[in-house]
Amino acid sequence: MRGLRSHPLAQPRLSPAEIGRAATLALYDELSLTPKPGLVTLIDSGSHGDMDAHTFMRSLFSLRHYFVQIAEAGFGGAEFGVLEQYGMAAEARMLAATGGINTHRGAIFMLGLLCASAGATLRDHGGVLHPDLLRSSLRRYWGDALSRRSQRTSRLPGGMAAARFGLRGASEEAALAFPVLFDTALPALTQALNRGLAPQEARIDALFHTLAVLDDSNLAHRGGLAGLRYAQRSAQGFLDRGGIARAGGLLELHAIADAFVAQRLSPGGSADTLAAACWVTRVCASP
Ligand SMILES: CC(C)(COP(=O)(O)OP(=O)(O)OC[C@H]1O[C@@H](n2cnc3c(N)ncnc32)[C@H](O[C@H]2O[C@H](COP(=O)(O)OP(=O)(O)OP(=O)(O)O)[C@@H](O)[C@H]2O)[C@@H]1O)[C@@H](O)C(=O)NCCC(=O)NCCS
Ligand SMILES: Nc1ncnc2[nH]cnc12
Repeated sequence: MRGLRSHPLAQPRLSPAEIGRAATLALYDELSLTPKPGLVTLIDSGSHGDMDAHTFMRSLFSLRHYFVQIAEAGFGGAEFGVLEQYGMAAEARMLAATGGINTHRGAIFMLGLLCASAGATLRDHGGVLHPDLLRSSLRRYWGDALSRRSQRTSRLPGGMAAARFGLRGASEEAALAFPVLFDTALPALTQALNRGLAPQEARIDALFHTLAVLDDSNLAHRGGLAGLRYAQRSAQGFLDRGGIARAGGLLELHAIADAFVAQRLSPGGSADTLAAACWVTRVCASP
């Protein structure tokens, strides 16, 4: 991809196509991170019996045109209904590519909306993107529709778990213009990079900062409220002891990953939020 870098500054003057392609790369940033607690990596399936890295690569391949398409739709001022149709068609393609396995439903929704707001921001402000502009475009153009959408009853596993336990699920997080992404995951990632951590280490710490605070409905679906709180406490403890970049950090990360697998816990919402933070660092001039 011409001129795009993961850190610290992406080039100015992006196109919707580059915004969309950065989303596919950001999903690979997340997938290729190893080890991760309960999540699929390039070398293991974490807490998942039905998917591995090949499943994710097939899914990524099926989604690459979608992210460009939705960035262009945002650039063209599309109504929310159009974005939703594109999202549902992408979800159908993902399920066809994976044999019915849900690899990226959350990412289709979250990164899709972010690509659309980046497209709208490009149109309104020219070629240089900033996180604050992405959030305000999301609110201005699709905030009302997202709020109405978040009132609907979900029949999906995570959505039902969120309703049962009174959690803020994926839809509500979007209606609030992604507070965990912009107020926690992204600052954690950029601060870690600015401290000189290697990209993989910075992403691990950003994943743990996210895990510590997100109402991840996948964790609640699989482990109940106790599973979610256990995961959040583990993440906060890891960070309190210094995160990944210290003696014994990697060893503790492996132990946490094993404990998640033993309990079948998988923080899919946190993984998507990390991918979204990686995408912001790829497309924004000064995140
Ligand atoms: C609005 C939708 C996102 C539906 O959301 P809803 O809350 O109703 O349903 P969920 O099942 O929870 O799906 C949401 C997915 O979002 C991720 N997620 C979870 N918590 C959060 C959170 N707090 N904030 C943000 N994102 C969150 C998560 O996705 C990831 O995990 C999935 C893998 O999990 P896994 O446990 O393996 O798989 P399951 O099949 O769910 O369960 P098992 O039986 O295997 O245990 C993977 O998808 C990751 O990406 C949640 O799964 C949305 O679906 C929707 O309406 N889509 C259509 C429209 C659209 O996409 N539009 C885009 C433009 S508007
Ligand atoms: N690496 C991963 N493993 C499992 N679920 C995920 N959802 C998003 N990324 C994931």
